[in-house]
Amino acid sequence: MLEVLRDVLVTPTEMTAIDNAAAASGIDSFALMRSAGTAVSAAALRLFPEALRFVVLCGPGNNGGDGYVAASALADGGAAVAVFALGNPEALKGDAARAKSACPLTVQPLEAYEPKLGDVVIDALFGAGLTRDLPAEAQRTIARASEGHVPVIAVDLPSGVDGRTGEIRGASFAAVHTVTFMARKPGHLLMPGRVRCGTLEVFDIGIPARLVSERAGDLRLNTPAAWGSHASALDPATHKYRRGHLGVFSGGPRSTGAARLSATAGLAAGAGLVTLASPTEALAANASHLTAVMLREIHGTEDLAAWLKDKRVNAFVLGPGFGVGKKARDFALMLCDRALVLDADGMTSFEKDRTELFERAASSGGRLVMTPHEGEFARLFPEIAAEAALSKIEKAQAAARLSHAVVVYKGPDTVVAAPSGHAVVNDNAPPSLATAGSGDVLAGIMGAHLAQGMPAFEAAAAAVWRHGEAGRRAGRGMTAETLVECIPPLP
Ligand SMILES: NC(=O)C1=CN([C@@H]2O[C@H](COP(=O)(O)OP(=O)(O)OC[C@H]3O[C@@H](n4cnc5c(N)ncnc54)[C@H](OP(=O)(O)O)[C@@H]3O)[C@@H](O)[C@H]2O)[C@@H](O)CC1
Ligand SMILES: Nc1ncnc2c1ncn2[C@@H]1O[C@H](COP(=O)(O)OP(=O)(O)O)[C@@H](O)[C@H]1O
Ligand SMILES: [K+]
Repeated sequence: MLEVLRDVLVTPTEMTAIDNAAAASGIDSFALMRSAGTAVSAAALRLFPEALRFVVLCGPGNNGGDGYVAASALADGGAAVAVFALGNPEALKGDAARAKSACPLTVQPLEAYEPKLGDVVIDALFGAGLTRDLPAEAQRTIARASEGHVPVIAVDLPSGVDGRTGEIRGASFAAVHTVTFMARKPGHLLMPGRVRCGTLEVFDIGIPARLVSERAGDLRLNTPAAWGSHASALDPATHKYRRGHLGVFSGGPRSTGAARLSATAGLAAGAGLVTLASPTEALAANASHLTAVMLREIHGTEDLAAWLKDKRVNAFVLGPGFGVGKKARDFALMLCDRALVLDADGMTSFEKDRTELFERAASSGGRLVMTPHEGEFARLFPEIAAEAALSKIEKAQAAARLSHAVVVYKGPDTVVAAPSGHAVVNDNAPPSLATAGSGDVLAGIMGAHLAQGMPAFEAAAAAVWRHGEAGRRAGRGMTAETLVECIPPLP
């Protein structure tokens, strides 16, 4: 993979534009296909030297063309190879037709394929060109290969995975390895496509990086490259107020734990000071559990207005365990011209009346981050959630545009989107993060970044990444408490 394209994500439409630009610049498109198919054959031999037979399944487009190249290369190398085609191979066009005519092997119809022990399938049925559900014939072949437990290497994408959305179109192969070209596609990262890819190899087939970057949009993988320049090292002359003061709002006496998790995480993630703002009746419960986190009584809007005069308290987390209702709405509206992470109950409180929040976010110049999981997203953005054709990335981008906030659409494949359309997709979060209180920890880390002065998008993306790393360090038996102890330093 080209180093400069390591974090770039390219949609299938952008990839088509890149192919066209490569052809227009004089690059031989058949040479690209040869390079792609040869990379697949090399991966097959590297991963399965013990295979008794390579079975190459070729589709009606250029993905199939890559398959014919791979089949020829494997046969040239002395491997046993069988080729099966979907549709009439004589109807192939362009480079794929050329690849087929250069392939010395007999081509059988797809339905004739019977999996055998020792087979390794090379799936070249559909790649970036998949635009509708797989034909029934392809779905039946997938079922047979899966029943036969045949390992599959996918060309570009496992057939059936939509490269734009990661959704499964009818059925899909579950590959052990996928070889894609030049850059990752959203379907390699978004669920459920991600788990169907197996290990992912991004192979440089020779399109100049400039042609790729110029046509790639504003979509990246979430790595420190996306926000590292905002994560400055500690100045030896710093003091705690310079590291920011985070305020976290506690719920009532029976639901104080969530906010304490956010507060503790905020302190561990680098806020200089953290104050837990507690209603009167929860002060005792909170006081008995806090040490380094400070405690302040904030009962109603008057208390909050008085506290907000202290401009050193420069970021807030509102929502974890707070309770749904008018108090949450009033507090959020008072806070959204500052830096605010609005999580959990904080968002749900605006389910029936979000206009004022979004207008304030647009006009205040504050830094508002909202962190919905799937259920909260559907509550706050029902019309966007209902758009079945949109990918998770496109939904997060639409929600960010509508709300004028940075939207962190959580899950195994968390997407962080800014109102500008800029977005990152996260891939370092282990499934053990699906544990009670894990989202509260994430909100606290985000709050710490905002308190330290990071812009909202970078604060959110960096928090999602650190949360994922913390999850890896904490291991499978983690709880939200042990997760806090494992938050790594900012790189
Ligand atoms: N990027 C690059 O530079 C390079 C890319 N390369 C390779 O090219 C691949 C993309 O090729 P591709 O555009 O021909 O698309 P592909 O996935 O083969 O589909 C074929 C056609 O099938 C059709 N069709 C779609 N869905 C269908 C369905 N459900 N059931 C039935 N038919 C369906 C649809 O045509 P339609 O019927 O809509 O006219 C579609 O166009 C890419 O994945 C990579 O492997 C390499 O060669 C190296 C250079
Ligand atoms: N299967 C998964 N793989 C990786 N991360 C996950 C998975 N499920 C949830 N997460 C992450 O764990 C956190 C859970 O947050 P949330 O749903 O708000 O839970 P809670 O309210 O219990 O804290 C989110 O950051 C989410 O992205
Ligand atoms: K494929």
